[in-house]
Amino acid sequence: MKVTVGKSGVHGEVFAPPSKSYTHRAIAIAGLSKDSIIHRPLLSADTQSTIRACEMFGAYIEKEGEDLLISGVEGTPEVPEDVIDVANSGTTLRFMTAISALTEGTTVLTGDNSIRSRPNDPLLRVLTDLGVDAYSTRNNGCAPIVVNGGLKGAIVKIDGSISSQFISALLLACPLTKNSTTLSIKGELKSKPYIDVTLDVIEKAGVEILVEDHNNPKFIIPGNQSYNLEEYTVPGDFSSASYLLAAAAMTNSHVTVKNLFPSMQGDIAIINILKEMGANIYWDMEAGTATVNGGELHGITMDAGATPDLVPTVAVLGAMAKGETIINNAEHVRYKETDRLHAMAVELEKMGIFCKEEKDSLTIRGGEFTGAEVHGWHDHRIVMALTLAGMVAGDTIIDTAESIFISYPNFFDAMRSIGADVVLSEQ
Ligand SMILES: O=C(O)C1=C[C@@H](OP(=O)(O)O)[C@@H](O)[C@H](O)C1
Ligand SMILES: C=C(OP(=O)(O)O)C(=O)O
Repeated sequence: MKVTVGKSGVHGEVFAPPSKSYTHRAIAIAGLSKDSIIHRPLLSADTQSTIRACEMFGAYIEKEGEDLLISGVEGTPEVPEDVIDVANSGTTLRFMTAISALTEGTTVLTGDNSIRSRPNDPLLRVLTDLGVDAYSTRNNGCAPIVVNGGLKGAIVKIDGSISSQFISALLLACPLTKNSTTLSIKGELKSKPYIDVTLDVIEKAGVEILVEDHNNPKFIIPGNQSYNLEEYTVPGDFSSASYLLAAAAMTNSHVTVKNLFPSMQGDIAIINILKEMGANIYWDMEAGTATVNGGELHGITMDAGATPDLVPTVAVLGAMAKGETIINNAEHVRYKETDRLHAMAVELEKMGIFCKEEKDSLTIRGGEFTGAEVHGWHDHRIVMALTLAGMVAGDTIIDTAESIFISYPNFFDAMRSIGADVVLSEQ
């Protein structure tokens, strides 16, 4: 599918979709609980992967209106009768790799070609230290992955520099083992706010994990616990909202985004990033509304260590801003659906924007740029970010536009509802 984007601004109000990260956690934990109801979950391709995986472990999941009713496996997942295919969802792959270690048999997990190129070695190594036979079929740390159950507690260390999802996955599974686990981190912990999201939902499900030294965290995870999520409402997604807010900042127009209440999401940082770049933005935390009224943008330096998913949004903001925008501490952004540092550099240069790509950074020089035919790399965040650039330059065609179904299925409808000139075609 392609989207043609014309020069346009935004005006009016729009709701942020539910958080993908919170939805994954709520479904996975409900799947390990007894009976739960989840209000306002995000139903997207990625979260459908988590639903399917939980059903394969024996949970019963039914949609009722806007809610999900989940009868979980009460801590003992069944051995799946088939391979678990997570499609494009890295979160699902990591979480379900750890949860499969709780079964009495063997689970095979795979995904699409993007998933089968993403790293999992640190998780597989630590699962082995925790008594599980877990390996990559091609011995390269990538899916397909085979997990022979038998998770035991132990004192283990894990590399935190590639993905926080490995740690979140262990935090989800280890409370259900017989004995306790102590998990500490080797190297810098990237994407740390996502671990806070995990701990937030785990706590709401009645499971206790002690965190020593939040700056260099050690997780003390008592065994023999059980999840009881009961009822949970998913908050709005700040990563998805970043496109709505940036659209108004980049086109000097106006938007109010609703359903944006405080939570543990690291991508709440988009509020301060836009403010620092010169956007006129106000976040009413009580009302859960964030309003942008244009602004004169200038370049900033952004440390992407905690907020990798904002990188495509900040890259296109930088294309608009006066001066240079430097995105650093960003090597882990290369291990997403695509290598997003490289993808954004290649596509923005097609629009006439100077970009300098280095190992763990991307520098964007703001200035005039033109519409172009660009590639979306089958990556939802690349497609959504390039849509904003197209709204500034006009005459832009982006391919693989269907990838927005990964995290924001009605993105183009939402953008059109506030005035964006976006037209989809099946070409
Ligand atoms: O735990 C999560 O929900 C996520 C963690 C992040 O990945 P890494 O921890 O691999 O950076 C982020 O990029 C992803 O979109 C969602
Ligand atoms: C990388 C992402 O998600 P996942 O790791 O779950 O594929 C994302 O949503 O940008």
